[in-house]
Parts: sequence; C-alpha cells; structure tokens
Amino acid sequence: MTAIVETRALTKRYGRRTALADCTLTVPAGRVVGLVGPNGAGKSTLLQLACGLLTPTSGTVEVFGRPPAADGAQLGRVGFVAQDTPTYAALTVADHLRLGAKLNPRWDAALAERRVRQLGLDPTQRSGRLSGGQRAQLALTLAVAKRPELLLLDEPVAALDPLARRAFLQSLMEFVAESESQATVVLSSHLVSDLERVCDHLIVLAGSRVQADGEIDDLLATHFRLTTARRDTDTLPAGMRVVNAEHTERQSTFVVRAERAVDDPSWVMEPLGLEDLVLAHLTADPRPVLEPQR
Ligand SMILES: Nc1ncnc2c1ncn2[C@@H]1O[C@H](COP(=O)(O)OP(=O)(O)OP(=O)(O)O)[C@@H](O)[C@H]1O
Repeated sequence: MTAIVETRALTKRYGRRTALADCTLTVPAGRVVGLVGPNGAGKSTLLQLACGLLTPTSGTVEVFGRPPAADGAQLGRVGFVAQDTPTYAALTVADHLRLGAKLNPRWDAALAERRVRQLGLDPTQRSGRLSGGQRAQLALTLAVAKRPELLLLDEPVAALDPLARRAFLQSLMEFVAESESQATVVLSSHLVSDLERVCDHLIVLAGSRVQADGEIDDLLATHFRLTTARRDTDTLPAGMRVVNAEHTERQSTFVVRAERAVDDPSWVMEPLGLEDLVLAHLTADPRPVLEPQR
C-alpha cells in the first residue's frame, strides 16, 4: 500500500489549546477518504498541516514521502479547497481560469472550460455575485484543473443545499474517475451520509484525536451492536473492544469492535450502519479507543 499522506504522533497546539493530538495515520493512494468529526475536532487543522499551511508543534506529516509544500513541484501535486471555498470576489469566472493557467504548470484548460460550461457558470460573472454552491463549484474547478494527485477538501458541501451537494459530489467522483493515475482525495464533513456516498476510507476525529481509521468495508465488517441482559463491560469476551456502552436497569447495549460476530443465544449481535458506527466513536471515551491501523 503506497501512503500518500503519513502522519506520526502529529500534534498541533495553539498556546494551551490542543487542536490535534498524537495523530498517527496513513492515507492510502487512490482512495477517497472521508474525514468526519464534530465542530472543533481538528479536521481543518489536519488538512492544513497536510498542505503545509500550518507547521506541526510536534510529530511529523509527510505527503508523497516528503514534508508538505517542500517546493513548487510538491505544491503542484496537491489541490486544496479551504472551508469557505475562497475565490476572488472582484474577479470573474474567466479571470479565475486565466489566473489558474498562469499559476499552475500542469493546468488543464480544456477541463476547466468544460466544467464551467457543464455547470452553467457565466464566464463573465464576478465570483462575488455567484451563489454559495456556484462558488464551491468554481473553487473545485480551480483545484481539479491543477490536475493534482492529492486533493484536500475542507467541508466543501457544508453551505450547499441537497441538490447542489449531490451535484458537487457527483463532479468530485467524475474528477476521480477521469484522473490518469487515480487521484487521492481527502474530504471533511460533518455528514456521514455524504461521505458514505463517495468515500471508501474513513477517519473519525473527535476531541483532537483519531478515534477510528480504516477502509469503510473493514470498519463495517468489524463493528457490531451487542445487546444482552445487563452486564459489566469487563465481562465481555476477550477480543472484543468496547467502543461505547449504554445500560438500562435490565439491559446493556455495547458497540464493540471484533473480528467476527459471536453466536451466543444469550445476546443479540448485529452489524452497524456507518452513521451508528461513527456516532459510537464520537460518543466514546475521549481517549482513543482504537489504535490507528498501520
Ligand atoms: N488559529 C487558531 N487559534 C487558536 N485556536 C484554534 C485556531 N484554529 C483552530 N483552533 C482550535 O483548534 C481546535 C480544532 O479546530 P479545527 O478548525 O481544526 O476543527 P474542525 O474539526 O475543522 O472544526 P469545524 O468542523 O468547526 O470546522 C478548535 O478547538 C479550535 O478552536
């Protein structure tokens, strides 16, 4: 497995506030990776460290085996769309494409123009006059026309209505499908449903820490909801790692990580959907429940 982004014990602090703590993970080549977590979890911090806009307080981050933004060539391989999908309000759509062509050696003018046509954007319109959804699409167009091998998108669909959201994610998938050597995408969102539609790998961040990290199919195959007569967490069989536990007077419900389901007539063990899996990790003990997969 080729690692496109690799972090080791990556930590970022602002004064006494920890934005990201002890983050060790790998983004494999050619995957669409969802980065999910609540407000303040550290998603933007991780993405900005990966594109070199922030420097770590401690630990390391490498992109294509080198420090991020090491030089112009390295920068050219990475596309980044920040959370507020920044564009230049006074410049027109066409101006943005001209600027993109001037600044990026691998600029794909045909792709940029085709996308603008398909999206129905008026090339003469100033970006300050575009709707939020159109601006997000313009920012994505600029990022993909760079022909990046790694595309980092910070909550790109946060401000979009459901239709614009779907259109945006659709164009993202088209970019991935069209890229010559399959591009790697990391995309953050609060919404698991969006991520489930397009991602094959997931990173769950909460409280500045990685709570879960892996291929979505593997995560789904190894997480279960276990319902039994009330029992203590430490009486569960070895090999089951409890992510989250809830108890009523008579019943206990656990979300566990285990290699396989266990057939025991005294309990019910069922697979989890992705949304429930993520929620279980978000409401878990603040210490990391799972070691990141290496
Ligand atoms: N420039 C900064 N100065 C001080 N604290 C910061 C700064 N940037 C981020 N933080 C803090 O770091 C933590 C992580 O912030 P970050 O923006 O990475 O989270 P996030 O998961 O992207 O959140 P959101 O979903 O709300 O965008 C938060 O507690 C935030 O207040």
